[in-house]
Amino acid sequence: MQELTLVMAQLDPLTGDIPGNAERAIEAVREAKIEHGADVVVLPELFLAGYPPEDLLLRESMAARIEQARQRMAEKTVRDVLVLVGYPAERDGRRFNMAGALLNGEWRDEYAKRALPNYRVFDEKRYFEVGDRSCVIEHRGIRLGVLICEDLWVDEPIADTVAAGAEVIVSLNASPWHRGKSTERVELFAESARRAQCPLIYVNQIGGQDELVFDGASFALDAGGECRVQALAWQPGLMPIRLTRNDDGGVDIVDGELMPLPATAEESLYCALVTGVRDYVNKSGFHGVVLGLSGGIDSALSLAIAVDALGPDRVQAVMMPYHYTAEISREDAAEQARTLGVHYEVLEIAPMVEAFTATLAASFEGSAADTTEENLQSRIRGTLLMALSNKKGLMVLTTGNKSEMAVGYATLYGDMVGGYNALKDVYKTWVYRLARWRNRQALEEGEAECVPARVIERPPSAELSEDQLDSDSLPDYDVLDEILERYIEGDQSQEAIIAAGFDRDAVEKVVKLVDRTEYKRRQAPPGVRATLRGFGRDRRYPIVNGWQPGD
Ligand SMILES: Nc1ncnc2c1ncn2[C@@H]1O[C@H](COP(=O)(O)OP(=O)(O)OC[C@H]2O[C@@H]([n+]3cccc(C(=O)O)c3)[C@H](O)[C@@H]2O)[C@@H](O)[C@H]1O
Ligand SMILES: Nc1ncnc2c1ncn2[C@@H]1O[C@H](COP(=O)(O)OP(=O)(O)OP(=O)(O)O)[C@@H](O)[C@H]1O
Ligand SMILES: NC(=O)CC[C@H](N)C(=O)O
Repeated sequence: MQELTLVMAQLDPLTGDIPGNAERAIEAVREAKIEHGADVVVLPELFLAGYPPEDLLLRESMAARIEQARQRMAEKTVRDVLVLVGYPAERDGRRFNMAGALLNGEWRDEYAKRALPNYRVFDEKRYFEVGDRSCVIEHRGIRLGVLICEDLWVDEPIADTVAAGAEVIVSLNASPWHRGKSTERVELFAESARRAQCPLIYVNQIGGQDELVFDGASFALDAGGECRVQALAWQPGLMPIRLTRNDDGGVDIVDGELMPLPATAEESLYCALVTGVRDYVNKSGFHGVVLGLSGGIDSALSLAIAVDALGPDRVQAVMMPYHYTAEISREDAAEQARTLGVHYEVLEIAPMVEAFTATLAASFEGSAADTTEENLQSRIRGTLLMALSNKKGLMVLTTGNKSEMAVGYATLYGDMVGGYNALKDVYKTWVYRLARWRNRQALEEGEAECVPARVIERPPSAELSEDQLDSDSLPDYDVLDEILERYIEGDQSQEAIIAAGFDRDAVEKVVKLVDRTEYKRRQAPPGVRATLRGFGRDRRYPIVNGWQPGD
């Protein structure tokens, strides 16, 4: 009987570490053979370079480094296993997004990706040329059709590959996650499998790369579009699939493990944020992170994410109170730090505010107090955090959420200092949802809530002046977030949002703030992309522009 074991290697490459990624691939194939008796091992798209390698692809030595890595794989990879792995390759002076087939020390075949995504965060046409043929590889009597990621999102490559004799579609992917992506994939590919009447195996990258997070969640669908094997999301690992020839001459996927996927949107998003922070910090080589803990919900949630990503020993929290800091803010910050077991210190900023104020007194004579004085407090806190970062090798975790980043409610060189931001693409209403979800998880595990109820229930305040509340100058967050979502994710015009029933003054104010503060977002630290329109490569507006809002 014709049958084989194919192992999906859902791995996390380090972008640019080509020799390291080759070793990761060699080790994964060895483990797949020993643990699962693999006949075929499939690794993700561009695995040897890591995805996306961006302009590293333009470095002169890239092609030579990839060839050395392929050579190393040919020498060191265990025998009797067909390996499908992605890498960038130059052939006849043209660069392709390639999948190579290695067996018993020889590279047997190559497939160049045909559909190059060039929208949202993708710009593959900047780097690659389009492949011009399908690729079917027969192994142990079963014909595997090789495709790469975007190839699956358009019709032609699948149809061509089946027409060329493929009995099973095997796709190498680097498909970044955003809210709702998993459902989108499953629905699309179930339909593709049914249309092609052929099983479909989908192997995805895992881990964080700058702003992008890859969820993995690799799977195998049968010819009817049913999921027969499902790997975990947000965890690396090897997942075996058994393929056998059936009595009708087709190929079946023998039922394998169906690992559970995150049960709620909150769980998916939280895992994405933890993955993004963990990989950014670890892959950049930091000992850990330091963050300002204000007693407010954004820093409380950021702290919980940091602890889940790195462990409490690698996280330091600093409360930096001033005259406007409420007593309950001090108490709540201390309680969070105690609950999560992180190093905690209190640094009073009054002496520094006084010193700055005294130095500026003559220059400011005759001017009323305004946001200048508020921003000074924020900048002093930022300076202290950066000093701790420099001295201790800890990266500053920035805490501003998407609602604030959208309207520019953050101080340049103040609370915007830092290396990475978990909440950059998380609206304030989602910050609340995540905090409640994380608390429920803690309670289910018999632990204390990591965001105290009082922090969730208090009206949000920047505490930069007397009795200040966020709602003094902004619509309530549920209204603000809906306006922002329509304007940013939905690309709706100001007038369309007003026509949908929102207050004209509120919409005009919000749109004006968003448009006016592009300069801040361009100077903001990177952070996890969690929506279809993160404030990174997904949304590119000119800073200097004369566009008038309206239709
Ligand atoms: N187009 C442009 N291109 C480049 N730079 C530009 C610019 N326009 C202004 N600037 C510069 O930016 C400065 C203004 O920005 P910045 O100094 O940040 O200050 P600004 O935006 O005026 O004030 C900070 C705002 O954030 C709020 N805030 C601060 C801290 C925390 C929170 C919170 O809710 O968590 C809220 C605060 O209430 C206030 O509304 C200008 O003085 C100028 O130097
Ligand atoms: N007293 C403080 N001690 C330490 N850090 C502070 C303090 N005040 C502000 N910060 C830092 O600046 C960030 C912005 O805080 P701010 O209180 O102005 O607004 P926020 O967006 O409501 O954030 P949070 O919900 O965390 O309070 C905080 O998340 C925190 O990292
Ligand atoms: N690497 C790719 O080709 C990714 C594009 C694809 N549409 C995705 O997001 O999954």
